Amino acid sequence: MPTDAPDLNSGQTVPASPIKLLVAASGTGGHLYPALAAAEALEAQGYDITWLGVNNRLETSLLPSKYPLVQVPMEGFQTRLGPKTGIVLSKLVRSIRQTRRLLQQGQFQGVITTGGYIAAPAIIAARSLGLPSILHESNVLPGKVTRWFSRWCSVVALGFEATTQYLPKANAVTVGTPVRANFMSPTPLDFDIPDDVLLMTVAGGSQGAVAVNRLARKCAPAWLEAGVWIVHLTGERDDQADSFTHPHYRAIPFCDNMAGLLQRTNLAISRAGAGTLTELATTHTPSILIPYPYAAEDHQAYNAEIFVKAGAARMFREAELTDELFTKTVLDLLRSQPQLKEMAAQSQQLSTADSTEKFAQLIREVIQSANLR
Ligand SMILES: CC(=O)N[C@H]1[C@@H](OP(=O)(O)OP(=O)(O)OC[C@H]2O[C@@H](n3ccc(=O)[nH]c3=O)[C@H](O)[C@@H]2O)O[C@H](CO)[C@@H](O)[C@@H]1O
Repeated sequence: MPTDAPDLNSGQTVPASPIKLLVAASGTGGHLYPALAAAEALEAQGYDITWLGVNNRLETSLLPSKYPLVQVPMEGFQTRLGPKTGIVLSKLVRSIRQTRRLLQQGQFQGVITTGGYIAAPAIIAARSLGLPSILHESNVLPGKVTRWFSRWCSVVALGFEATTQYLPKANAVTVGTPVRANFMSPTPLDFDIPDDVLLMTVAGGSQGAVAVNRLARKCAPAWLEAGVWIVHLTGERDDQADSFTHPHYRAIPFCDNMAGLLQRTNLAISRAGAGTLTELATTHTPSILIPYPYAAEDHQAYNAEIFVKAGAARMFREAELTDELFTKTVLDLLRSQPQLKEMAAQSQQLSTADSTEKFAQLIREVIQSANLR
């Protein structure tokens, strides 16, 4: 927290200028929402936040205008050398230079990032200037950038304790993954759905999941026939999103009120991104998880396994999931209230209370101790 300082001319106490932090988060809801939750908590405590992102990515539409957005030309890393390697490296070098200049000229006091490729220039630039950097990793299996650069960070905050085994050399602390503030209190649902019906939500992460959408639409008639209502978050890229209609079925490309929706949901069908899983735990929602088969290093399956082991979720690999099996699994679960209740209780066990405040507190401590040096 910025402390008040005596004004040397008047002798009166005046507020010190706010501490400036650069938040580097880009591309997907899974990276942006935890960073936003933390940024809002820090802003409420007097910190001044600037965002580091990339042109044409989700941050350009999702970020509140109160945070200035500085864009660098980063692109995803390839594991193997290929025709694009030179371009990617030159973009990395340009991004590091631009971030360094920004940090210096703006007199920033630290960098916060939720991983992904935008984390690389942010961490490298901060390190080259001797500034603290705080990295949050929400996945069980950390991404490449986290594995490569976490040693250079002042501290690595983890969503799941299990991640420590993959980062033996990092200064890691488990804080849970920050969730948006409206998840913390009952949030009304903005659809007209009767209180006494079972509600299922189908979600494919921040971009939707076309394969899950197709499967869900095939099975939906049987589920609806059984009296279930369905909210289907299709994402923006599904060209058949309007191909199925029913009075108790809502298809929407993107939901702005996930807190209200998941709090009301009796069973979620979902990909296994860390953001959604954290929210399912926060809202104590049982789930059937279908990890994205092409996610880097199959990391969604590692996320899902934690929920399956705890008894909070069932997992199916996309390739093995037929519409008959899916229809039946969902109906069996919805008909077994004790089983749903038990899964909800186990889901709750996986949530970390006050994760946003824990992460914000860690950031404050790191920034304060760097300022004392
Ligand atoms: C395809 C892929 O590699 N996805 C990764 C991406 O997250 P991705 O964004 O795909 O998925 P996540 O489940 O982590 O996050 C989705 C976020 O978007 C929000 N949402 C979603 C739909 C909607 O209609 N409205 C809405 O607000 C969800 O509430 C959640 O907060 O980064 C995550 C964190 O590193 C990873 O775990 C995911 O594996």
